[in-house]
Amino acid sequence: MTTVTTTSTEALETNLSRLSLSASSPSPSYPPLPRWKAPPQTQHEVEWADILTVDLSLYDTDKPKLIETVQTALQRDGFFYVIGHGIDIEKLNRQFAIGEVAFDRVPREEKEAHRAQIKEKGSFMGYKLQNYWEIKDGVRDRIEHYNFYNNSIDPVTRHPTALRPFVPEVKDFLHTMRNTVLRRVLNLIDGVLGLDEGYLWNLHQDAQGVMGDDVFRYMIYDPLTGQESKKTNGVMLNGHTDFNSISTLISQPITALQVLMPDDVWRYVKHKDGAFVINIGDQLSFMSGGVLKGTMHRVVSPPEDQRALRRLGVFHFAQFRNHLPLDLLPSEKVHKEGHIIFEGEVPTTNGWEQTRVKSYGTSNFIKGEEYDIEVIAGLQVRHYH
Ligand SMILES: O=C(O)CCC(=O)C(=O)O
Ligand SMILES: [Fe+2]
Repeated sequence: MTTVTTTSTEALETNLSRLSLSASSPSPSYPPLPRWKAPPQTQHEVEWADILTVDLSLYDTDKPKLIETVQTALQRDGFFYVIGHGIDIEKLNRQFAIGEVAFDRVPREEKEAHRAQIKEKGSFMGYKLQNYWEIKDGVRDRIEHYNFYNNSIDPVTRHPTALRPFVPEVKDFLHTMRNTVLRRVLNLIDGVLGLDEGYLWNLHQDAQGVMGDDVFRYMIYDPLTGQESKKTNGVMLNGHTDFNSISTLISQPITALQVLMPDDVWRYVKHKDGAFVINIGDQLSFMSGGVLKGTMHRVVSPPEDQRALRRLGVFHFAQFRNHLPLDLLPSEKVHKEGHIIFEGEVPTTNGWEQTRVKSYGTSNFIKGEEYDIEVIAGLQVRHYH
C-alpha cells in the first residue's frame, strides 16, 4: 500500500515536472501560461534588408568593434540587430504569451474602458483599438495595441483584470530591457558620437532615478481583406519614423516589416530567432543633427504562406526624460557633420512625442503621390503610403 502511494506520488511529480517544463514560466514566482506557439517562417524568397548585427556578448571585450558597427548601421540604415544580449529566449517567448492575454482574454467592454486617450492627451496608454487610423482612401487599420508606460505601470489595478497577474513580470522585463539592452546600446552610441560614456543614458535616467516614460507595447495585426489590401497596396501600417529615442522589437517570424533602405527601396527585415531589431526614432536623430538616421519603416501584408495569420509583436519604445529640449548634443561630430534641425522654437522630448501621437493616422496632411506631409515645429514629417 505504502509502495503504491509512493509510486503514484512519484508519477504525479514526474507529470507535474513535465507539465511545468512544457508550460512557459521561467521563474517560479510568475504564474503559468500556455506557451506561445511561434508561427512558421515563410518559404517565400523576398528581398531582405541587409542590416548589420551587433553582438552584445562582445561588449566587455571588443567595444571598439561594436561601436564601429553601430556607427555604420546608424549612419547608413538606421536599423540593426542585437544578439548576445543574455536574455533567455524563454523570457522573450513569455512576452508573446502575455501579449496574447492582452488581446484574447480581455473582453471588448473592458478594452473600451481602457481605451487610450490618443487624441485628448497624445498618449497610447491602454488600448489603441482597430480602425482608429486611416491607412489610405478610407481603408482603416486592423491593428490593436496595448501599451504600458514606464512611469505609470503601478498600481496593477490600472490594467485589465486578465493582465494583472502578469504585470510584475512585465515590469521586470522592461527593467531588464532598459538596463541590459538600452543602456549598453546608448553607451555604444556615446562612443559613435564621442560623448562621455553614460551621457545618453543619463538623458533616459538621471542620478535621482527620474526615468523616461518608455512605452512597452503588445501589438497584433489582423490580416487585411483582399479588397483592402488592393486599395492600400498591401500596406498595413503606413511608413513612418518612430517618435521616440530608441525602439527595440523582439524579432518574430511573420515577414511584414519593411525598411526604406539608402537606395530608396523598401526591403523586408528577416527574422532572427532570439534577436532584437533596433532603430532610432525622431528625437535621437534630431539631437544628433541628422548624423544618426531615424529611418522610415512600414508594415505590409506578409507573403502568401503567412498572409492569413495574425501577427503578434512586442516592442520597447525608449524615451528621453520629459521636458528636455531637442537641441544638438554636445558632440564635436554632431556639430561638424550634422545640421541645425529647428530654426524656431525647439520642441521638448515629451512635447514632440505627444504631438506625433495625437496626429498620426488621423490628421489631414498635405497629400502626395508617395507620401503625405505634416508640418510640426517648422519641420516636414513624411507619412508614406
Ligand atoms: O510591427 C512592426 O514590426 C513595426 C511597428 C512599428 O513600426 C511601430 O509600432 O512603430
Ligand atoms: Fe515604428
